[in-house]
Amino acid sequence: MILDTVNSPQDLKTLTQSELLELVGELRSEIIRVCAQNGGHLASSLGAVELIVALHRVFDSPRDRILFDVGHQAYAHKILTGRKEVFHTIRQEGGISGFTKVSESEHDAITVGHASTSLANALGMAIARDTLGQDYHVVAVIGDGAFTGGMALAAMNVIGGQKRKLLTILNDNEMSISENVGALNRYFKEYQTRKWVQDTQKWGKQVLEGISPKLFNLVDRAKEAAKLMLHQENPFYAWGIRYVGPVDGHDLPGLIHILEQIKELDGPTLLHIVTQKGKGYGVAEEDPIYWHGPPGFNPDKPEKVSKGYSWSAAFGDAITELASSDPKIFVITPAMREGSGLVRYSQTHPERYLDTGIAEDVAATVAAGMGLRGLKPVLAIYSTFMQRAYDQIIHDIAIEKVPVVFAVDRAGIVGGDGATHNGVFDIAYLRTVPNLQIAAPKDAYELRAMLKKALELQAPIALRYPRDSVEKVPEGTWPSIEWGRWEILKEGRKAYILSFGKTLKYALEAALDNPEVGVINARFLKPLDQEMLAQLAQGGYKLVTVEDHQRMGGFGSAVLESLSGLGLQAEVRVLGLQDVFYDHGSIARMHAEAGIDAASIRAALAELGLPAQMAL
Ligand SMILES: CC(=O)c1sc(CCOP(=O)(O)OP(=O)(O)O)c(C)[n+]1Cc1cnc(C)nc1N
Ligand SMILES: [Mg+2]
Repeated sequence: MILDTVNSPQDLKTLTQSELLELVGELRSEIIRVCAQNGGHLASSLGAVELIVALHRVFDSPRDRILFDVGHQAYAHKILTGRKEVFHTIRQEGGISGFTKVSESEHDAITVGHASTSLANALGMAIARDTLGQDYHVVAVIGDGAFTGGMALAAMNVIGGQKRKLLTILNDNEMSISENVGALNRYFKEYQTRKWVQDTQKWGKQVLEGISPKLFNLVDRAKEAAKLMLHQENPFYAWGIRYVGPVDGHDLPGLIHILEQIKELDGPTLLHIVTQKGKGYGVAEEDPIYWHGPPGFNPDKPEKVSKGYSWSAAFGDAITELASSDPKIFVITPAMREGSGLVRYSQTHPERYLDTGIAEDVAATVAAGMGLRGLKPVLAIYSTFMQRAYDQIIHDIAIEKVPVVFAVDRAGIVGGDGATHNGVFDIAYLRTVPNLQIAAPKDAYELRAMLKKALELQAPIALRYPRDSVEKVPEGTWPSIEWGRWEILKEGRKAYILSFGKTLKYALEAALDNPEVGVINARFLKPLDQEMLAQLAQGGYKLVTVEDHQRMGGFGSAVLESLSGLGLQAEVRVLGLQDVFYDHGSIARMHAEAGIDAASIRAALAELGLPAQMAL
């Protein structure tokens, strides 16, 4: 195998063209093999193989810095940069990350997982290089989905203004996780599919190739000048960025050739490559949505597996039903239709559905505009990605109490995607915002009750639920709920465990068969159920709070602040995630390590003088 001879990118420099093409096939096989056992970002990584081989052939990592936006398409990069022996551990407990990660390799220029950051980061590196009088290339690879993010578009403006030498490679496969959206996406689709553009490109390349790179440069410059004079509609001209492309992102010799041609050009250049998501693996080419991030599969007989009935599906079913009887409901997703359980909703209510692309900030403020003008916007958004909309939540929604309902998915530790994707800060960053209410349903019944009530209350309200399976609720089931009231699930003689969200299962397990200890579903964090809290404190009960969120600033902090505000004392243990980042791995193990699982709750109770009762 050629791959056996490749232990670093340097080893690519001596391979022949046919060896490089063979290597591409071997990389694809390895990516499929490992994703079959581990799951992972299969389609994205398959689509970027030729690009990554060409980049490591033409540039000199780690001296040259190659940045991957989101970092989920970089499996071939990991294999080629000294991690082929450990690639089979990707996304696993103790294994390598599923994204690029600075601490993992000198070849990983940035630690990522959230989209649209690579261009700003690359510009920062180019400025550092120039300021320090150093000399190396900075190359940012960004997908068309990530390119819809405001950070990317704003960075292009600054890159063009700075005019520093920096190569951006737009990997355009017309897909985000779902089909890509927006005007740029439409422009590229039209531009690429204009037959005459493709034919001219092909003819021009053949003619020039036969002559000399010098002429290529000359013609390239002439083309630039012509486009500038013609005020070419191409948006990159407005940004002051040289645009090259579109070129075939699977034509390895062509990619190597064009990269060699443009690598020394001064100023900022954007190379637009067209690729196919899932390239080289039939099922992934046919359905890049499912195969964007599949769980494990049989590589020889790949079949889709149902991931079970999730909280996301429960939300999607509930909002679809509600929208059928309320024409003011409008659902927005920032590029997470599948992940947020909205496929069915988008099909049944396409006229009241918006995918903003990877633009959480835009999504939040679009929701504000909708709410200000009489709609009932529901923003379906992952906890971790909602971090991108913090100012918009305050500035455009909370101050004026604009009625936006946030369906906050993936709250808590998420597992394989690791630290960049854990939804463990939202309570802390939301609960300090005045006018914003926060609740966490214990099951799909409560989710329905809360969602319906939140839409009736017409206020900014965040409903937080985890990445987990949940019992399906029959259609037409709409339980009622006493807003702001906690629920005693088990009486206790001396102590109560107060759980917010997913940790309720641990609380019930910890209190099992122990008449001293009760369990409360503390499902409302803002407003907190002060009345019940006061009764508990005045009753002298010892309290353990538990949540799948950073301990600092979470639900437990809110309880302590409330007791202080009420002027009441109580012996309290606050259990939550420690002040660290939790990497990819087993959720259960991380919960245990963080001290929020049943055993940890029992240990806290023992500390409070309530040892676990031996089962009678
Ligand atoms: C991994 C992850 O969380 C991905 S990958 C992806 C699609 C990226 O499309 P792109 O065209 O850039 O790449 P492609 O897959 O090769 O087509 C999204 C939306 N997400 C979720 C997401 C949402 N929002 C933000 C801020 N970051 C991320 N990563
Ligand atoms: Mg894409």
